[in-house]
Amino acid sequence: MRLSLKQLFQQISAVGCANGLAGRQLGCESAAHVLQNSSLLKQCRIPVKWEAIVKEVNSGRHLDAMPGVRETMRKLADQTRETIKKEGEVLVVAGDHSSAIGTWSGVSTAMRDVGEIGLIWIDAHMDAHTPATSGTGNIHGMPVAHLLGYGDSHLASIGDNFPKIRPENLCLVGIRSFEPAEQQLLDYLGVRVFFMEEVERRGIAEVMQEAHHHVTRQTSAFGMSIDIDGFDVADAPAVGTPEKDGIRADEFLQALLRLDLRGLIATEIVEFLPKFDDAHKTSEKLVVNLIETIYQTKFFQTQATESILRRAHS
Ligand SMILES: NC(=[NH2+])NCCC[C@H](N)C(=O)O
Repeated sequence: MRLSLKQLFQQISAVGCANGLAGRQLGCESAAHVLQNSSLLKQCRIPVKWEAIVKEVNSGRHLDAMPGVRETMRKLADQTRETIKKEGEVLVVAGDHSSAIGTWSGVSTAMRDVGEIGLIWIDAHMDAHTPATSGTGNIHGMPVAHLLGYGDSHLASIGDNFPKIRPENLCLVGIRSFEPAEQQLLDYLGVRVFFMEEVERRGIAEVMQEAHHHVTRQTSAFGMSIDIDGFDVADAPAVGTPEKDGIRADEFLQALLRLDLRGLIATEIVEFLPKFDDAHKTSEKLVVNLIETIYQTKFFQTQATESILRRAHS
């Protein structure tokens, strides 16, 4: 049997972002470096090739972080766009969730000529504030609004002036903490939100199938933005804004095995705050498990599809 180069050197290209100033607690800026040096990640069955680690620009905290966040997100968008153009896919390991503005601006503008992208947003929070509605001023609570084209005009126009995600191509999963203004915006735009109550009632596997259908039905590729505070605190203790009764990690990992990941163009994993991890490195293990499960599944599905097609045409 002949293997293509891509099959022999199966690996995932990663971009790190060492950002944390837009979060409630400092510390997740070290997540990308911790993962880069993680012996658990080095043992991962899918080798991770680090393309770059974006450093954050510091202009202060809360709303004073804005000028710095704009700069950092422009750099992150450039890196993710370049990696998509070169490798066709990217894994982003970032700190606080303001990273999503950079990540998905990069992915979306890389794909501008091809088509719209869909996004599954795994999170305890809606992250749909604008600077005008946020009570805390923490920009990690605002990426969804900016990707939809609202809020700070600089953040909303990174890469180009179009919204990076259309409301009909976005799904939020695991939500259990939000303020009224966030819900009003998402309701108004018709964004599909799977609250934690629905996840509990239907099971995460069924919810993920529906979310997948929703974000792929009219797009050319889809991504996943995974905030590890979406998971239960028992499975992801190392986060800055924990909310109880989250998604069970083992059920989520099982659900991933049954999703069609062939169209997955990018994954972003955020809000891991290493200094809060326990002695067993429970949260770090979760991040590694997510990477391994997602990319083993994706590569298996892609290869199997290729060999079926090759046989059919030989
Ligand atoms: N990415 C996060 N952890 N977001 C939490 C946001 C919490 C709260 N809604 C706020 O705006 O401050």
